[in-house]
Amino acid sequence: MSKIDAKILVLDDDQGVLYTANMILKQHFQTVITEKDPAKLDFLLNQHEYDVIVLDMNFSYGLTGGKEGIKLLKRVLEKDPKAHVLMNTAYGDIDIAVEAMKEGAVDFLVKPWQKEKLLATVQAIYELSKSRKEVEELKSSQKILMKDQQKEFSDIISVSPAMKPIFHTIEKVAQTDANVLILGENGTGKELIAREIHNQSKRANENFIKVDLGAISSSLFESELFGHVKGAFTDAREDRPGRFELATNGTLFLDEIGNLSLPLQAKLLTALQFKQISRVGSNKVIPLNIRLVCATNMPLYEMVKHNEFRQDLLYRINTVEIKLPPLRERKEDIAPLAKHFLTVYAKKYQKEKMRLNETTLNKLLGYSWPGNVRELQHAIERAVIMANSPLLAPEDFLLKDDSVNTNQPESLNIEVMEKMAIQNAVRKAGGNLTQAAKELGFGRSTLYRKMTKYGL
Ligand SMILES: Nc1ncnc2c1ncn2[C@@H]1O[C@H](COP(=O)(O)OP(=O)(O)OP(=O)(O)O)[C@@H](O)[C@H]1O
Repeated sequence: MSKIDAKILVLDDDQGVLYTANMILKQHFQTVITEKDPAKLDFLLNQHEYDVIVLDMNFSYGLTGGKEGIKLLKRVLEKDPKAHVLMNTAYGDIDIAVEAMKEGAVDFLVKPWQKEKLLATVQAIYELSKSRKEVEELKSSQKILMKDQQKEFSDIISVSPAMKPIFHTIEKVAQTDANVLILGENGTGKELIAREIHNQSKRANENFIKVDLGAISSSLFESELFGHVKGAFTDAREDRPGRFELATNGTLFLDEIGNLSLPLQAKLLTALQFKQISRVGSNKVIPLNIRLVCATNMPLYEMVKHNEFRQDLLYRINTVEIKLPPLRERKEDIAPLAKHFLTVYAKKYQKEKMRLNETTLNKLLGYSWPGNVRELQHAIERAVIMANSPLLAPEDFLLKDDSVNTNQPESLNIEVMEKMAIQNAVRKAGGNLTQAAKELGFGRSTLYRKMTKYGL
């Protein structure tokens, strides 16, 4: 029978115990190290990583109560928090064994044990340690895979002077734990910037958790964000951590924060103020260690004036503010972005090297890109798929009516006309949305909703 490739350490002051344990375990495991002197623990831990450590509770002669074993257990876990320790006690003192388990021991055995019992317990702990290691490996490879998957679009392309101050801010703020608020129209790259802040921070190896607040219903808000315990409500069939907990030590990205209703804003504020949460159905307090990044395309300051967004919440999330300019205000970025997406999609769709001719580029430069970088990205992807030649022509780009620059709508489509009316009214009101809404005969929230719908 081949032996299991594992290292077992047995630490006990009883020579007889060491002898028996060695005899039994050696038949099944490749390396068994036995030691009588607890003072050698540090030396032994520095020498190898063990799959299982069998540790005596009481070393000094005549001393019972297990305090010494607990001290050694703590030392082991200090050096290797993932160590799998089996406590060994001759006195059957359940209380101290329970204390050892609370401290992090995996199991305990009462001496004198039967050979089979020792072997079965060590084997079970070895299996546990092996599967935990596999899970850890899977987790880290999944992280790498996810990073790789995101890499396709993780490069921030920009040459525009309008973006320079933003990159300076990212560099500075990434080193801190300050809350960041990113403002900008749809598709300007708010999420990309949030990820960049995370990637440049000391939290980069931890989770980046995104929550789309616009997509969470109010009934699910607390359970999604704070988690729940089994039985907290009908569908809560098991304990589940919320997004706040998943983001522990990492970054929590709250997208579309401007869409949060006032009652939910209050709940979010409480969690941020006290830096702690409780899962729904539990009183246990969970402290928060997260970096918060929020984003929205809504005019939060205007909304505060009209009591649609809480001022105290705004002040809590906007320690540092980043305002992303729309693509039409950084036209220098259009060509490099277009070329970047062209390379990405030509590779994805296995087309040969694709290019844009000058006329095509001029068409792209002349368009106002109301959907910003996302619209440009989709336009290029569509063109790559549809094009018959590697040299993309203007006809390969079917851009939406560019109504910003025209006063008369050519289209009689009601949505095109409405979008244009909104753009004109906002321009006429100098960006004052209350005035624009009045002019249009809408309520303010209707105006916000429609602006979001049209990507304005
Ligand atoms: N500077 C950039 N360089 C490369 N890709 C970019 C850049 N800016 C945005 N993108 C790409 O454009 C798309 C939209 O970006 P992102 O999702 O970050 O925008 P957003 O502002 O968060 O949008 P929304 O407001 O709709 O949530 C993404 O695929 C992103 O990778």
